[in-house]
Amino acid sequence: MASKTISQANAKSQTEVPGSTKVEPNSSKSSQILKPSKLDCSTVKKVVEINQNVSKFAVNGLKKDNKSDHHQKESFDNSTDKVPTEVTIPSETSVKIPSESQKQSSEQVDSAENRATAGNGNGDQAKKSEQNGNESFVSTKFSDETSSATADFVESGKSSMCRPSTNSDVSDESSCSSLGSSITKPHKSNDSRAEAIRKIRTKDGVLGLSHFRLLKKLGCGDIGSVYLSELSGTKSYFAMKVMDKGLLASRKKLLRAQTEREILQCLDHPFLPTLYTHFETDKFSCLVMEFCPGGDLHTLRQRQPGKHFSEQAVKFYVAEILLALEYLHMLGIIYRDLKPENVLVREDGHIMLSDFDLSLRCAVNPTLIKSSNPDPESARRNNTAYCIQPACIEPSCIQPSCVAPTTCFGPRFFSKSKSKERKAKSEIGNQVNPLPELIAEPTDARSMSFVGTHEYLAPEIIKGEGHGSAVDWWTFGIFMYELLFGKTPFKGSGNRATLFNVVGQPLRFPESPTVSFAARDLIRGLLVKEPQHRLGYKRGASEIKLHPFFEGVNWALIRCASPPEIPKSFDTERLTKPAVSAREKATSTVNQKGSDNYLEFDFF
Ligand SMILES: Nc1ncnc2c1ncn2[C@@H]1O[C@H](COP(=O)(O)OP(=O)(O)OP(=O)(O)O)[C@@H](O)[C@H]1O
Repeated sequence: MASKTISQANAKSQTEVPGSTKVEPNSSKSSQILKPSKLDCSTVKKVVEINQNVSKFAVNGLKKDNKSDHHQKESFDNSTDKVPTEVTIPSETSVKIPSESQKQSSEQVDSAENRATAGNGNGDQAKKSEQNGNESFVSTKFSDETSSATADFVESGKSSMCRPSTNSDVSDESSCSSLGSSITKPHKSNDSRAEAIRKIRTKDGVLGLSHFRLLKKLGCGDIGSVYLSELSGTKSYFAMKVMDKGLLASRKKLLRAQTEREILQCLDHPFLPTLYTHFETDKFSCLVMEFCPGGDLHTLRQRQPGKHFSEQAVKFYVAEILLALEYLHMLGIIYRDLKPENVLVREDGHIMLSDFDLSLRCAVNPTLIKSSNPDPESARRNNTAYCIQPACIEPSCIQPSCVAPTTCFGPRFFSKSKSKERKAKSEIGNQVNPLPELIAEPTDARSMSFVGTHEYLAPEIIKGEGHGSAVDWWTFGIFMYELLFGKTPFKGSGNRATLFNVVGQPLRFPESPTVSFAARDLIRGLLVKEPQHRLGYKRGASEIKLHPFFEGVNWALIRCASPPEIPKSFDTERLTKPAVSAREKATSTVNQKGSDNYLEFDFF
């Protein structure tokens, strides 16, 4: 059974679905027009860097939830519905836009289901065409991560994979962006792969497909194929996503490809992909990214005893995902497609969240929640300084990090004389007191698009009520549930039943495996059907980090923590041996002809 990627503008509906909790109409949610971002990428990066340097150990009291556990054993289905099937180009179908007058739950889910399966509807295209003016693709011969190609793009829905994402998205999302500007990736400046690319570029002037050897097809997505590639003669390996520009244009997916590229260009975070370079040929658009040899978390989960991870492992993976989502939110990106299939495992066992073509870009408007300065005039004067602070810089977040027994902080705060210690304490006090509490995540952003993966779709997306960054906290809850229990909580016998369950069925936990109260409590907080009552709705990731499930997590140093599993070393040598001469022959033959259509050969 395959769920589909949906993409379409939703009409606002306030119909109550039987079995679900009624959601009060919220005027701010209906169709907020996103304003241009007030922060550019580099500013937000500073915010994130500051944030990453702040350990947060504070644990507030356990969030009380009066709901009792409903232990109900559900059938355990690890069947083939997630195994990717061959990619097919979906035919264009018309999109059914739900009527304002819908009154029945079945109609609501019907509508959602239709939207889910419509995928590439003409409605999308019409709207996209309207938005974009024309559909021509302006080919740029070469660009790298510090520049972006100019092009007019149109997109449409995605389909074709088992449990694929749903996308019926349109216009409201890319109206503003903080991602267009060129940025550098300071965390990658010493990366040997970046260095190898720099060398070739210095030597040859440009970098293109001919500089790479495609060794193995790693997988196939809706908008392109991903190949393990070597920058010839350098032993530097990359994952290269190759997209056929003609196909993208004919399937109206240029906008999605552009969105993904622009987002990748902006990222510089340990748990997000590094885009080393990007170039185009006449026929292909290529993204050269970091290669993750460990496969994806879905595959890894299938290999676990009982097909679920231990709670310790889950804590590790979800903590890293939480940091990745927090970073994305601070950049004004709502991810929208979290699922184990999109979480790849790096060589060192840490994770990398991939696949950004369904992401929503929106305004980042840091909001001062609580000023530390009672004088409003002074607060106003200092406002610019406040704006570069990330969410939840509170005394309780900072203080405990100073007493954490880490090698970073230990000597500084524990090895001093009493007077120095006092001075250190007063310095800490000075750091803490002036800091206001503010939120930089786009908690107010709203999109009316219908995107995601059926089992992971948030109720507000299904109901077409408009959604914001809280959808990522819903999917985060489903993700955590699936890693712990080996299945998602609302899966039905088909996509339609799944959508019904998401909207109307209460959350239940299986009797086994046994998981802690804290884990279940966190999931309950995240899987609240009304987004405004969901954990993370008000203060983003910082609110979730404080949950007792994460007690003891050293957020700032998690990248140094030992992962639950380290992938076997990837034998790239083997890949470059016997069969490669034929591949090389084919490649070089075609390259000599000055064409890049060698990718049409079935090498693998
Ligand atoms: N950096 C990477 N390292 C290793 N494998 C990768 C990498 N990026 C992608 N892959 C593999 O290639 C496959 C296709 O990836 P891609 O991002 O194109 O599509 P997708 O994740 O299936 O989703 P979509 O259809 O939304 O684009 C993935 O399923 C994954 O197995």
